[in-house]
Amino acid sequence: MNKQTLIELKNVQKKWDVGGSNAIPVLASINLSIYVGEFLAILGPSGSGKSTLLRIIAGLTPVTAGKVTYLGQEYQGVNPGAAMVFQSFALFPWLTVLENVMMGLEASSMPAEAKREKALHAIDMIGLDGFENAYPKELSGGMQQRVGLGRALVSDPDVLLMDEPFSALDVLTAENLRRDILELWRDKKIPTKTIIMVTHGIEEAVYMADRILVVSGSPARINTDMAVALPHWRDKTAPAFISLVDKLYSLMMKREAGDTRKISLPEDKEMAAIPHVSAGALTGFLELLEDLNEKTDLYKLADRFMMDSEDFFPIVDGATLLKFAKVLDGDIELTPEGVRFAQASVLERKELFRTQLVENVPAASKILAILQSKSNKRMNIEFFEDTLASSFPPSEVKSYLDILIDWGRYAELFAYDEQSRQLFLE
Ligand SMILES: Nc1ncnc2c1ncn2[C@@H]1O[C@H](COP(=O)(O)OP(=O)(O)OP(=O)(O)O)[C@@H](O)[C@H]1O
Repeated sequence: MNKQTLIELKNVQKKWDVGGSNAIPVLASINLSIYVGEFLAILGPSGSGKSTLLRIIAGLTPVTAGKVTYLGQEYQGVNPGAAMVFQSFALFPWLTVLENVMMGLEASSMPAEAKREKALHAIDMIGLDGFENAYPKELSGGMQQRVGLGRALVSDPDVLLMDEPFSALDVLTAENLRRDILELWRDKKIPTKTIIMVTHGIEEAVYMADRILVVSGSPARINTDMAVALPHWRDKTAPAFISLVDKLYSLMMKREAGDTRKISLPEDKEMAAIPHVSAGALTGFLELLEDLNEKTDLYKLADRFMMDSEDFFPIVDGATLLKFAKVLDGDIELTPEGVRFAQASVLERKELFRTQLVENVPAASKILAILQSKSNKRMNIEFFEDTLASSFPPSEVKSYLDILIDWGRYAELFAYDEQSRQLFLE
C-alpha cells in the first residue's frame, strides 16, 4: 500500500538573524516527507535545531528558503492540521483547566456550547475528569501536561506535534503519560493521524516511535532516518530494543568532519564549538572510566550514571575533544593520555589538561597567543565576545567563553578577573 504524504519539506533552510548582516544557518537543506499513520521522533544534540524544525512544521517559525506543504498545499502561518504540546506546558495560569483546553478551539467557528462539550470530552479522555474548574497551579506537573495535551487534542488535529513533552516531568509521571498517549494513538481513541515528537531521550524515541530521525551538524541535516519495526508494547529490556538504543547512541556520538559548528576567528582560524561541561565534571568522568578499566558501552554507561543523553553527551564530547577518551562503535575508552590523567596527582593533572587543551582546542591556544602578545598580558573579555558574536547567538557566546574560562583556569593556562572582566596570564 502506498504511503500517503501528510507533510512535506522541500529544501527547507533556516537562518537566524543575529543583527547586522550576520545570519546563523541552523538548518541546511532539509527534505522530508511525513506520512499518514506514523509516529516520528526527532533526536539530535542540544541546539542542533530540532525545535526549530518542529516549529517550522507547526508554521510558528517561517523558513528562510524552501517550501513546506500540508496535504500538498503550501501554508502561510500556522499549519491548519497541526496542534502542539510544549515542554513548558504553556498554560494560561488565570484560566481553569476547561478554559485552557477550550483555547485549543479558539480559532474555530463552532458555537460556544459545542466547544465546551468538546473540551469536556477531551478532558475526560486525558484523565482529568473532575478537574475542569481547577487552575494550573493547583495541579501537579503531570496533570498540567495533560491539560497541554487536551488543549492540543481538542481540535482533532491530523498531526500532533510534541516538543520534549515529558522532559519537565518526573520519571514515573513521564512513563505514565507516555503509555497513555501511546494508548490513545494506537487504539485510535483520537482521530490524529500522525505524531511528531522532538526528544533528547533515545530510549523514549525507541519506545514510542515508528521512525526516528537524527539531526546533527551545523547547519543541521537529517543524518539518520530509521524505521523502528519492533511491535508494541515494547520491552525495554529486550535485546532488540537495547541494540537499537545502542545503535542510535553510536550514531549520535559519531562526529563527522564538519559536523560541529565552526566559528572563524581573526586570521581565519576555524574552531569547533566546545561542549558545556566543567573541568570538574570532566575530571570525575575520567576517574570513573579509569575505575571501569575497560571499553564500555556508552548506553549502559549513561544508564549506570543515571544520566540522560542531554547531560551525558557533553561530558563524552568534552573528554573526546581533549583526546582523553575515544569513542568507537558505541563504546568509549580512555586514551593513554586519559589513563595518565586519571592516575595523576592534582598538579600533574593540571599540566596534562593544559597540554590537551592547547593542542586540541584552538580557541584556547588563540587566547593564549593573544594574551602573550600583549605587554600587560591582559585582554578585555569583550574582545573575545565581539569576535564570537558574528557566529553565535549571544547566549551561546557567553556559555562558550564560560567553559573556556573554566577549562583555562583549571589548567592554569590563563586566569580571569570578574571585576575588570579581563582575561590575563599569571
Ligand atoms: N529565535 C531565535 N533567534 C536566534 N537563534 C535562535 C532562535 N531560536 C533558536 N535559536 C538558535 O538556533 C539553534 C537551534 O535551536 P533549537 O532550539 O531549534 O535546537 P534544539 O535542537 O531544539 O535544542 P534543544 O535540544 O537544546 O532544545 C540554537 O543555536 C539556538 O540558540
